[in-house]
Amino acid sequence: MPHSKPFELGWEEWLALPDLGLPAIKAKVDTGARTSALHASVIEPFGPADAPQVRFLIQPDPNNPALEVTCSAPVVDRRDVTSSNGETELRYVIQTDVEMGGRRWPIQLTLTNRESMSYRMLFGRGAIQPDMIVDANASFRQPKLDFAAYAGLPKKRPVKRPLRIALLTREPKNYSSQRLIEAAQARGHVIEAIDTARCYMQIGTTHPQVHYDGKALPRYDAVIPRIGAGITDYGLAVLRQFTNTGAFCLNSASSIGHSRDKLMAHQLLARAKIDMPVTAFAHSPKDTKDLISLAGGAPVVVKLLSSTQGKGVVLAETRKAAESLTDAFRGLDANFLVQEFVEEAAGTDVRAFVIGNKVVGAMKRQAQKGEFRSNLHRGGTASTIKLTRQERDTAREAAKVLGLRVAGVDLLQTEKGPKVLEVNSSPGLEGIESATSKDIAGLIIEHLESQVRPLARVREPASRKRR
Ligand SMILES: Nc1ncnc2c1ncn2[C@@H]1O[C@H](COP(=O)(O)OP(=O)(O)OP(=O)(O)O)[C@@H](O)[C@H]1O
Ligand SMILES: [Mg+2]
Ligand SMILES: [Mg+2]
Repeated sequence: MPHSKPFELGWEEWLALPDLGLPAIKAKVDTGARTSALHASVIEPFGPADAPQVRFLIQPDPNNPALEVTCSAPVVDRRDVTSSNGETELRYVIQTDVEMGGRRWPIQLTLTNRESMSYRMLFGRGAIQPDMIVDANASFRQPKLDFAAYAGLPKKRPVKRPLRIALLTREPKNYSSQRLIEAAQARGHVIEAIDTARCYMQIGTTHPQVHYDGKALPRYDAVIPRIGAGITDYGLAVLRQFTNTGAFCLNSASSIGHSRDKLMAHQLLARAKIDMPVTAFAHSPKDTKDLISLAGGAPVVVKLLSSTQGKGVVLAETRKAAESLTDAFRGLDANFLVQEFVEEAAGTDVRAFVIGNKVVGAMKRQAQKGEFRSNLHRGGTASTIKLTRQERDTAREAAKVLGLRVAGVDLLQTEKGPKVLEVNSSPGLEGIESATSKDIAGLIIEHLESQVRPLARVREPASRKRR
């Protein structure tokens, strides 16, 4: 056997646990303990019985309690562990890689929240490899690390850990929901469909929670909101409450609210100089004539502000028709806008699917014969399309102006470049995935992974607060 210099450990050493997102931990080497232990708090199991996970918080720097990292890992075992003070405790056991002195190898760790540990980790003999030697009289025989390594997170490298995700939807069985659930599970995450309308909550300054079916929901790492137009206001209140619990929301309540309010959305887009069809709004019925003129005169498109799937979108070909339509909507107390009819679009529009700051797919939708609305729900057909740079930039910019991380931007293609019709905050996946043959659901989950912060300050239950 070739002889090489032994790998020496002092009685204390710096190490990294990269898969947990912990670039620097100071550990005490303890050959008297078999298994290594990590000092964690708020240790919460989650996930299905056949693939259990555990999530916990670590304060890696004993002198800086504000530095708190959320970790999660698959549970490999639960084990009774007797600690040095003689107490036996049933602990979760996880397996993860350790990095020290240029070496990386898997070790098992138990999780414990004993208050008295001055080192965040005990490095037991089970983690010591056969060619390693412990020098009980020396400290740090391996290179030292620094807690400053936490300052660069998460930009340097996204932390991959199993996430606990809530899919906020009233339709868990529809295509989009099923695809998101599939994509999240395929990446090792735990995802639960939560019915928006069944969530209830108590608003208070401490302990924000969302209740469901008689119980408080657990703390989620992330929430994917799919809030239907019928429940926008309540859905956004639920989403704000999830935000208060510390969960990351893929689209924020305020950006969803802004995009749902067509008046607001058009004003924000206009301010950012994003082109759209000439659009006019009014409140009083006295101004109908002038309103139609402001939109450029007939033909005009009249849209209910709360429209989706093209249901409240009507083409008025003559001024007379536009006036009677406007008066009819007024009589119903409905909010609407009047818009220039972009005839050259000829019953087609473009849906650009934006994730993060990128257009990940686009489709052209063609209306049925005799119909100007190209919505798939109105019988339109879709095919994949390559966008021009200007169209891509417009779509990305529109999503950004509204603050949406995931958006379906609808554009009309014209001689003078793209005109934005609207920006959808819960865009459907079926049309775009079948038109483009792309795994859009997977891209959404990937983006979510990159956005969930590994560093989190989480309010703990009051009983654990003092330490
Ligand atoms: N100003 C316009 N000029 C020409 N066509 C238009 C105009 N506005 C809307 N359309 C057509 O009508 C369709 C529906 O309009 P819009 O997207 O504004 O309504 P919606 O009901 O919110 O639909 P969605 O389901 O996409 O949210 C568009 O996809 C487009 O094909
Ligand atoms: Mg819409
Ligand atoms: Mg539309």
